[in-house]
Amino acid sequence: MATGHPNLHSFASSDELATQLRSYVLRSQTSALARHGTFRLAVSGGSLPTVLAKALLATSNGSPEDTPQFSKWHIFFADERAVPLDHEDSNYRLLNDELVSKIPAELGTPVIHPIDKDHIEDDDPQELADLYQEDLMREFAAKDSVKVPAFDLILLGCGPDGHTCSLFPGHALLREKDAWVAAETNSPKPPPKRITLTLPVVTHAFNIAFVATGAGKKDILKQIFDLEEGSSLPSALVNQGAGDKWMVFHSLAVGVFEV
Ligand SMILES: O=C1O[C@H](COP(=O)(O)O)[C@@H](O)[C@H](O)[C@H]1O
Repeated sequence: MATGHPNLHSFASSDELATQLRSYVLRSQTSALARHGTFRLAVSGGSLPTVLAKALLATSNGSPEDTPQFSKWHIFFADERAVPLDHEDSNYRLLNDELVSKIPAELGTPVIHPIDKDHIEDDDPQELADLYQEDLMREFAAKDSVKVPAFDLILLGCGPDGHTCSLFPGHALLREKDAWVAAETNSPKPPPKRITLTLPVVTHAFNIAFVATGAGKKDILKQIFDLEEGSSLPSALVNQGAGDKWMVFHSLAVGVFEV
């Protein structure tokens, strides 16, 4: 492990990770609300929603800085699988089950931006990607007339092969320069059909964090920090493109969390 790297925060347990992740997300929220009155973030699936829920559903100290103001949040998906929203592979369902459905009413309700449920069955997920890009354009370009959307925060996972979002090692999508959202039709990890934010969008966010829980992520994180060995890995490409604004939260242990 590349210890001592300023962007790497390593914790002995997922409880400690969740505490620090909460501070980081809420600092992002405070800056975003000061910038434009809303907090626009993109979240991943996989192991992320569980640890994010642990972080955000913890008891607040009562100050505005330590309170998620969910009614001002717009939550997008860093990637999504081309399956119905209630399917067990759906990142939307995962986030809903782990976090959104458990948010206490007094904290407000976030606006969630799922993929278009009427186009789930399309053979080619490109239609889904196009529709999701249009959703992003309504939220970002219409208000800020931007060429690339700037999420306030993107929370990423990192697979054991170094993939992040649905950007897989060696796939042509890694070279995408124009689209904000792209379709993956042949994911090596099931299900094969997905949509994903592209690298230019991921690296353009104000804040970017990888959240990796469990000792099983240690080897791939080592590769990602070792530029020579890992430079073509999608997660390493995010780090190279994002300068100093990315960080990694890694816990060696996966804790048990009960609400
Ligand atoms: O397939 C996916 O995998 C990655 C990594 O998942 P993890 O379980 O290793 O954390 C995830 O970030 C992505 O959103 C998901 O679609």
